[in-house]
Amino acid sequence: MGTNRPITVGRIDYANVWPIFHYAEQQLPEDRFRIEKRVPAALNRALRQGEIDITSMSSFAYAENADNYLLLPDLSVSAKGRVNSILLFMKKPLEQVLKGRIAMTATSATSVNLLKILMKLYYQAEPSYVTMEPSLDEMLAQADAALLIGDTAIHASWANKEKDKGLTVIDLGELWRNWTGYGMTFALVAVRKEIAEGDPEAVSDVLHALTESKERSLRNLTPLIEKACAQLGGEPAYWNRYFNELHYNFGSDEQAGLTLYFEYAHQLGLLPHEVQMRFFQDQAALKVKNE
Ligand SMILES: C=C(O[C@@H]1C=C(C(=O)O)C=C[C@H]1O)C(=O)O
Repeated sequence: MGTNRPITVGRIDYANVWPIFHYAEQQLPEDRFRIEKRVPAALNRALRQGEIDITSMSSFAYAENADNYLLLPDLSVSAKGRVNSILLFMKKPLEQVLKGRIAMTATSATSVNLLKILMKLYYQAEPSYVTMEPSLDEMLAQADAALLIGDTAIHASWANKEKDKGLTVIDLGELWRNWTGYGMTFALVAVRKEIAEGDPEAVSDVLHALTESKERSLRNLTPLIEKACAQLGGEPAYWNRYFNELHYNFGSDEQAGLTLYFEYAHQLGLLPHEVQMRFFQDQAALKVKNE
C-alpha cells in the first residue's frame, strides 16, 4: 500500500549528514519523495507536528517522542571522541563560566542537553542558560560562553583561530569521551510510526538510499571533501579529518553511549521518562532473505 501524497524526508542542513544524504537524493524519485533541508531543531519540531515523515534529527528529540517514532537502523551522526562541530566558546576562564551565563544555540536539542549534563554531573556547576540564534558575537555580547553546533560552529572555530579572538574552546564530544569512556550519538534518522505502518515500502526505499549513500561516501570521501571546500570553505585536510572523525553507523557501541546519555538526561529531569529505542523492521530485506 502506498500513500498518495509524497513522503517528506528531512535533511539536516549541515555537513555532518552529507555522507548519509549526498547520494541518496538522486535515488529517491521526485514524484514520491520530497526533501526538506532545515536545522535540527526545525526538523525535530516538524516531525513531532507530522509535517514531515522521516528525518535526520537530534537524538534527544527522538527520545522525547520515542513512542511515536521508529529508528532507521544503523544510521547516525556519532563521534568516538572529538566531534569538531559541537563547541563551547568561552570568553572568560572556565571557573567563571561555571558560575556565569551560557548562551546556547536555538538550532540544537542533543548538544544543549549534553552541555547541561556535563555542567551538572561532570563540573558540578549550575550556570544560567539563555537560548539564542546562532551568532557567536551576539551570543558573547550577552553571555560568558556560547554553544554552537554544525557548520556555524566550524566557521566560528576557524574565525577564532584566524582572527585571534582568543576564545577557549571545549569540544563536547571529546569531553564526554574523556569523562565516560563512551562515544556520543548526536543525530539519528527516525520515521513516524504511522508512516512506517502505512507505507513501509517507501520507508524501506529511504533506508536503502541512505545506507547506500553512507557506504559509497565512506568508500571515497573525495567528492564530499571537494564539495565542502567549494560550499563551506576551508582546506581539504580539514574536511578529510572531519568526515573521518564522525561515525555514521548505529551499532552496539554507539547505542551504549547514547543509552548512558539518555539515563543521565532522565536522572536530571531533562527527559521525563526512560527511553526504549525501537527500530523499523525492513520487510523488503526479510523478503529477499527468504526467497
Ligand atoms: C555533529 C553534529 O550533530 C548534530 C547535533 C544536533 C543537536 O545538537 O541537536 C542535531 C543534529 C546534528 O546536527 C553537529 O551539529 O555538528
